[in-house]
Amino acid sequence: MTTTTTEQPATPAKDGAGAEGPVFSVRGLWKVFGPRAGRIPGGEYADLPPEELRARTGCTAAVRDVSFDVRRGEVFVVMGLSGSGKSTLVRCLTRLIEPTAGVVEIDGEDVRAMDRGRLRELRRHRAAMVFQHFGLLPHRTVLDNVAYGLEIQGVGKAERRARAQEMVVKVGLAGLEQRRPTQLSGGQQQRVGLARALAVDPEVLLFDEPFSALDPLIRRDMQEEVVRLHREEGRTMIFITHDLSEALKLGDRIALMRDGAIVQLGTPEEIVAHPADDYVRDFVRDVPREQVISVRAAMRAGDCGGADHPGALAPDAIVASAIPVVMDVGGAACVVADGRCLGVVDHERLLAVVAGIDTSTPADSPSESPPAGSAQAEGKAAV
Ligand SMILES: Nc1ncnc2c1ncn2[C@@H]1O[C@H](COP(=O)(O)OP(=O)(O)OP(=O)(O)O)[C@@H](O)[C@H]1O
Repeated sequence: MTTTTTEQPATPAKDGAGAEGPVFSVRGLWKVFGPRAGRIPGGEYADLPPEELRARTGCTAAVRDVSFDVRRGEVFVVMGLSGSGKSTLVRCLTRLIEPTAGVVEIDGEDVRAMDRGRLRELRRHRAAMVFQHFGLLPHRTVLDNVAYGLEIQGVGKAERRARAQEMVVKVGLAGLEQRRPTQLSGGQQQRVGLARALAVDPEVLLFDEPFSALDPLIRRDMQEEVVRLHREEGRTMIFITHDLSEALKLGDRIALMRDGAIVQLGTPEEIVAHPADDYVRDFVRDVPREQVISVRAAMRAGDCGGADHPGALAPDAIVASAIPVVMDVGGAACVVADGRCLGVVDHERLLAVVAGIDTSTPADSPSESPPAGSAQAEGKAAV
């Protein structure tokens, strides 16, 4: 293991003046595995379906002409079935896998142009990865495992122990500092990995299916932990999962992948309420819509005509929470923001959401969605 002195990243501070614009910006990204991969992007084979591409060239386009931005402070979920390209895409962001073509920028800096030193700094300071198997060091205590990332950064012993201790408390492991990884449950081990990634205070946390090996209850605990940490810190997170309910629960926005391409990118509500094609529609078919779709999307034009605002629903409340309110009011309930009536919802509108009947009006357009990382966006899907 090499020990380096603490590098001073020339990165805009998380909350600093330079912190405008997206964190990651990706344009026309390709990763092709196979012989002479470079001929595929933009070439005569670029549009072939995966099977045919493999048969004719021996190549697999794991990531296929993908473009997106990751906004500052959002939880950006990359979702798709096994083999759709999620891991390859996220590894291309820090060049753990070398892209074949396209542009990847972090804070406006060209990642593909980075030399080895700069790349190392990117992975250590700016975009820390939390893996499914955390690779905890078995002979070290919890505290020393958490401090490990700081140690390879060259942070002094007293400081790294203090910071590690802080992170141990943050992820709910206080009292277990001196245990070894084998003396911890799976969920606790995940927390150690999370604390280790947090300890280096990265600008972005990248999670590669971190919870897929956990049993459902512990998994739910960990998901709630991530939501809590995100709410407290507002740190940008990129989260890979093949689990739709996890994506809906955690994501401010979700990129849904199929065969290396992004078939839809949107908020959970946009994806569930307005699937881009039959593939996405099929994917979200079993989602309880009332747990994802907001009152804002369900309401119709109207005014309660007074200052009482019966029901007084917030526009970002989910439909499930509006049902008892409408029952209680015994008629249309008012949707209110800043003391102003935005519209009304009634039994019919709520039932239409549950039944999957599209009643959208221009007022429900996706541009109305709350900004990522806002308090509203924290009203994430409850599935
Ligand atoms: N080193 C490699 N060489 C050849 N093909 C690869 C390589 N790595 C990945 N692939 C292929 O690229 C495609 C995307 O793989 P990737 O691991 O990114 O998918 P994934 O969505 O993360 O899948 P999973 O959920 O199973 O981890 C798959 O068809 C896979 O077989």
